[in-house]
Amino acid sequence: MTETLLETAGLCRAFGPLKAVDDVSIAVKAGTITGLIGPNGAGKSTLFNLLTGVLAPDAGKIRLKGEDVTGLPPDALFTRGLGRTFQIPRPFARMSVLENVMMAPVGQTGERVWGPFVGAGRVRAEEARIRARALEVLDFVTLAPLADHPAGKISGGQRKLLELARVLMGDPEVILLDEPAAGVNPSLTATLIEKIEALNRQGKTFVIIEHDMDFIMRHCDPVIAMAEGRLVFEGSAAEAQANPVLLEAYLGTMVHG
Ligand SMILES: Nc1ncnc2c1ncn2[C@@H]1O[C@H](COP(=O)(O)OP(=O)(O)OP(=O)(O)O)[C@@H](O)[C@H]1O
Repeated sequence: MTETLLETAGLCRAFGPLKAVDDVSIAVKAGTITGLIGPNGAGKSTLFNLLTGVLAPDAGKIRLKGEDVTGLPPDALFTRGLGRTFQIPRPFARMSVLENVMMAPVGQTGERVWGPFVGAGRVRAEEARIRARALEVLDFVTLAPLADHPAGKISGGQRKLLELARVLMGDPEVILLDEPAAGVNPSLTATLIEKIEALNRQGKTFVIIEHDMDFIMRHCDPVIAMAEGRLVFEGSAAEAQANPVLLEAYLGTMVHG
């Protein structure tokens, strides 16, 4: 039986009277690329914010690798192997692509780099190690030729690849991606998908919010659907495609609306 890597039980989060996430229980299996769909305002981003510790739930539990991690802050979850891509913060725009990757927090495999009593030689050795790893990751995401470019000057699609590179520095087991294909040209989307699938074959698990149904149906399995804060479907991509209620009520509105 496949191991459940990330799961929620009865997760709830309200904003005033609005139940943004309402009694959501999901189980993300290790090794999957799980797609999370639903119309605007369904609660997908709120669920991501709960899973990554950005928001605290009002009720319910979150377990990562079987451990209760409910209420832990993002850095503690990151250290335990949960990564999420974030937009590059503005002050980083003038730094080079390589520096942006080198500045990324290291996760579970990273040792404490700058201890209080490390000698200069040790610091240089650590910096060289981080630089080498950053170059390796940049090469993987096809951004090595842009290593010395200012991060603020690269295209939107290249920025998505840079965000992926930054999260990979932490070597997380599960990676949450929020609309990776949005606003990205088809050729860079293809590169991004190729990299996600290569990482998945290496054993990494993904949860992806995406409005592009073609992307979801071709690259995600299983599929989870939310509407008005609630979980309304959980099944294989084939089942999602064959589910008339889902197609009509949710996929239809997203494809045409
Ligand atoms: N910080 C907040 N304060 C108040 N309401 C919020 C907050 N964050 C989200 N909401 C509300 O919660 C509901 C769910 O929003 P959420 O962003 O999670 O949906 P979503 O499925 O990610 O939508 P989209 O696809 O448009 O990003 C929406 O009605 C939204 O307006």
